Amino acid sequence: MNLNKPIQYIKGVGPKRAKLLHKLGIETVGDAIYNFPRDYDNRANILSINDLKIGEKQTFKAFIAGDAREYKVKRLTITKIPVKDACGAVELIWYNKPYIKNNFKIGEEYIINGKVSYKYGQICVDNPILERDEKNKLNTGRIVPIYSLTEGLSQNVMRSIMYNVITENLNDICEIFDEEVLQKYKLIEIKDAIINIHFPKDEETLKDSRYRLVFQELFLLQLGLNLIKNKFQTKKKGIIFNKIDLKNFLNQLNFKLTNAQNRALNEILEDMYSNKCMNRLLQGDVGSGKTIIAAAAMYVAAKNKYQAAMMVPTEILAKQHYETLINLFKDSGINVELLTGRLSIKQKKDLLNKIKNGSIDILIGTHAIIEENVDFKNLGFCVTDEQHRFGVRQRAILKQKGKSADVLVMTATPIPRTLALMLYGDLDISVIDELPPDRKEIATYAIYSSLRERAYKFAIEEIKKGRQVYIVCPLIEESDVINARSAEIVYDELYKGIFKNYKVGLVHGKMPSKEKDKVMDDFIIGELDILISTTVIEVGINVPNASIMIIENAERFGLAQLHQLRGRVGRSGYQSYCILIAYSNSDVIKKRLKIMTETNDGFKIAEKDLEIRGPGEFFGIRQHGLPELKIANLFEDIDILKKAQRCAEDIISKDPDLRENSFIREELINKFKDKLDGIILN
Ligand SMILES: Nc1ncnc2c1ncn2[C@@H]1O[C@H](COP(=O)(O)OP(=O)(O)OP(=O)(O)O)[C@@H](O)[C@H]1O
Repeated sequence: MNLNKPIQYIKGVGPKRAKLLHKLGIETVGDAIYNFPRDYDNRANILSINDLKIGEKQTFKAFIAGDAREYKVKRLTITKIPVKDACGAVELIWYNKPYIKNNFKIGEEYIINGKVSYKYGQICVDNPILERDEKNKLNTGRIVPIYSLTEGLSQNVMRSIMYNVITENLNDICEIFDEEVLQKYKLIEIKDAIINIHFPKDEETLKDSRYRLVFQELFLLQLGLNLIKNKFQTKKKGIIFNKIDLKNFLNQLNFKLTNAQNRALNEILEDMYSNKCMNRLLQGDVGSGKTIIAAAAMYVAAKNKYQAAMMVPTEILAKQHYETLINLFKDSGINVELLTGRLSIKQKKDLLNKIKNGSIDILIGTHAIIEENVDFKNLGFCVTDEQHRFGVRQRAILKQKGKSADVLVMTATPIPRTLALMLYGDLDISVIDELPPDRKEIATYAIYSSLRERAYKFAIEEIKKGRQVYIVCPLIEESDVINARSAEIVYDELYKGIFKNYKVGLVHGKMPSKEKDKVMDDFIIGELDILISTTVIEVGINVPNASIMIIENAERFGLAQLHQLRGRVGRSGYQSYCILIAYSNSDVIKKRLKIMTETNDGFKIAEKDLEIRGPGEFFGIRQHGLPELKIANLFEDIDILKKAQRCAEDIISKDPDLRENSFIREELINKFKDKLDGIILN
């Protein structure tokens, strides 16, 4: 296989174009082959001139019927060339391309594509695309691929490069499936799929090619994940916890669980009270009340004399959960501790001893929990909060610290079912699809930066009513400072300026932990009116009295992230507001922010995010340490995923080390490369 050959050496590329291709992420022949078109234009339907419709982009066949004529209108050079077929005539028109006239000879026949118009009593096509009626026509007379481009690279050039790459290297693309699999899953051969995804013969073949490539992509992903899971998973039966009466525990709350919370809790308890080894995903939109459900489950584990651990992505969140739990368990004899990276050596040593000798019942912490030196006496229940921040591997490591520990994974990110199935193929899913009854929709407004002042004044009105305000700024690099407002700059400007009569705090990731804690604590207890921060407050932070979220440079955030940030308000019965301040008013940005103003539904937002950013960029995929998806669509390809899963399971069950499936093995190593820390097949 020679797919690692640098792209520069492909016919028609060379060093200059190679640089442009690098910008598109295409370094090697293999990258180019898997650089699938972003769209297609069907120019296959070849009409006669008689049938052309004015105003539409169409394709027709005609011959050059006369000499080119050239006109000069001010600085514009207009070139016109007449073409004809048996039924009629069309005028082809180019602007400022005087050299074009040398490309064509009278009598030559072409396939022509372009938008048809009617001007000066004549059917015309402006800036048409012409190609000889040859076998290898790439730009018209066929379904034409549309690639992502970069400045300096045209579609036509890109197409011819792609065509050369594919035809020159087709023999190096290897078929990973045997005949039996191909037949069973009705897959076309990989070489056919590659040619036809780029240069489809017809719609049908394009569909088959896409199916084949989506199948392969999801198959490899699933296979990789299965191998990791098998490596970490003990097939043992789970712990059977004794039933615990939760009445008193739940009665101490100043609210009643929603129906959805009750349902989720019952599903979790059912697993815990049975011999099933629980592997459950608890999914619920921001503010839906997942923490209390996890707390109840940990309470059951602790009352059964098992230890429970909860791993969360940030120190701030760890501390918040710790405090919530201390409060919930204050009269229950359950010992809760906090483990983060900030303890002194002595404190840590003490804590590790207590974890080991069992004097700690519930441990909350950041990923410090999965460090090697953390040994539990009898870990029976693990929770990971905000799973999308952790890799598949980290979840597995935590679980391994116990013996057949039950696992609960919590996420606020509305994961499309396909991704959930892929990442948590072995997980059952509970959904909290209902917010507590007192919640009001968060009123969201997107404004241009010139109206900032008004947003701040509005915030002051809310502060006067007793509420609190978040102002979030994007995380920025030094070099970026001119373009985005950093938390520090905004803080400096505001606490001396418009908010000078109010108490303003600043928190960002680079502050010493103690300072960070102090500011957060002050905000939580209402000592501060306004908290200016980076996205350190993004996940999980719960300050019900805060009702205004102002996001600076909102254009810099993904929609899913904006939704998470917005979820920091609207966590009580107060009417809450989110104001998105944009420093650019491009159409794309307007469109994205409009989605935020139109819906509070995390699932809808995730779906839109996927549409806008494409599957590769979609949250989670990279964070999970998975190879990027090039073609599969997480919302639409669920049926193919199921088949690919079946196929992966089949193959692993017969050939766990992929010794007999060496092509699959090689492709898998190639795809996952270092992404999974050499976990597979080592
Ligand atoms: N049934 C309920 N009725 C009223 N309030 C509730 C209910 N359940 C939870 N809450 C409160 O709602 C707030 C949000 O709950 P919690 O922090 O558990 O949300 P979450 O699902 O973890 O959200 P996020 O993903 O944003 O962290 C908390 O103040 C919690 O006490």
